[in-house]
Amino acid sequence: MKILLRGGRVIDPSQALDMVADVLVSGDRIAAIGQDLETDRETKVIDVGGCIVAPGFIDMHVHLREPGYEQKETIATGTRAAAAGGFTAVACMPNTQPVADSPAVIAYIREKARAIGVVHVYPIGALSKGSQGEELAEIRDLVEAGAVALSDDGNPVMNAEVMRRALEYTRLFNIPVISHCEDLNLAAGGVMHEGFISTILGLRGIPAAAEEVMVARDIILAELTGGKLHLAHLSSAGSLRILQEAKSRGIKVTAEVTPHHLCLTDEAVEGYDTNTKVNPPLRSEEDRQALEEALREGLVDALATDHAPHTEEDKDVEYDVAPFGISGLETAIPLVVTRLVETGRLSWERLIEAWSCQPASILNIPGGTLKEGGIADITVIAPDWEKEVDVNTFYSLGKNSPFQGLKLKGWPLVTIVAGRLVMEKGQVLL
Ligand SMILES: NC(=O)N[C@@H](CC(=O)O)C(=O)O
Ligand SMILES: [Zn+2]
Repeated sequence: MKILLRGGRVIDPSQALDMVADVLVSGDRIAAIGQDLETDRETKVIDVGGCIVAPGFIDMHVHLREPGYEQKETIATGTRAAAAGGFTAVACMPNTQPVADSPAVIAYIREKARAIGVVHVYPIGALSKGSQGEELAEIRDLVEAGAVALSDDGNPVMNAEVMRRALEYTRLFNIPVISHCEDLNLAAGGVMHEGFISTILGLRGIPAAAEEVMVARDIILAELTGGKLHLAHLSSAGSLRILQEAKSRGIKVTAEVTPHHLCLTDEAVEGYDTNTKVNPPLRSEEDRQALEEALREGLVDALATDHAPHTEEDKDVEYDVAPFGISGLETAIPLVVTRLVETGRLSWERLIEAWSCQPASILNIPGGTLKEGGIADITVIAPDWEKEVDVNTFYSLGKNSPFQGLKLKGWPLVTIVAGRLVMEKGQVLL
């Protein structure tokens, strides 16, 4: 099977490439990039004139929910949502039931993904047993089973000594520890950003400091141990100041930001829509602008959705008791393209670097490049394709999006995974 993507703007930051060209895929590989490439009768030709052709987007922070919460999402539905959203690979968080703290759960996810998934799936192992934050998981076994990183995401690691040992021990395997930075005592059961709006709404607030003190702590521990630290879903300007200082001193730390923290603020909570309830919470406009600038300048390395699907029953309750999370995979790319790229606040090159090259490099997984001879994982985006978000068309079981009805541009047009056409014009083909 051959596929020719004809006449797109090919942008590959890994090779400093930005030109109008054809991309030829043969088998599971990138066969050639060039002008007016020849085709034969078996070649499927897709006209991508006016579109952006990029190395496959990798979402390094996704909750697939399987095993255990199959009513929220499964590996089958979550990987289809990823393909529909323009992603060729996802890394999935271990807060399943059972928690992915054993080689058996990691193996289960990998096997299921291989059998019925439509994008590459890289499991992240739990850092501590049951993600309880007390006792380290069997890290070597998890890595041998295929875990690409360790995290207790969903829960912070409150015990600093446990975090220290995780950062120390993972050095042996050269994998990152992904930290969900939240001091639970400071968060104190809050449900939204602590500020003027939480006071008006009468909702308990989570101060930005709940994140910032843990960012500082983990950076100090990364410096102490020399371990690789990755900070998940940063939400506050204060976290970025600490990150800036750490990077300027050469500490091994990377960070990600989500589309919802870049596109919304705590004002979105005003209608008490539980789809705006997310952890960390949507913060102030000042924080939002700082995140945008940090992404643009590369202080924040990567974009990630933190795709956190929940059922309608889960979310159809009072704001106080609703679970945290936004179903993000199927709106992520057009949100960032519409709000940041089309408005000239983020370059295509930086977008692709942050959502393809950097996740591949941070997790040390294949992808993030269109080099000839490499695996053909490709994302094509149509900058001028405009349509409204409709959660009813989501492949994800999680319809929990605060962006329902929003008109966006820049939808993903084609997703190719290891040479297989898995999505075209929004339709998943497998
Ligand atoms: N982000 C969220 O609001 N929720 C995530 C957990 C997490 O990433 O912290 C979830 O698993 O639902
Ligand atoms: Zn988290």
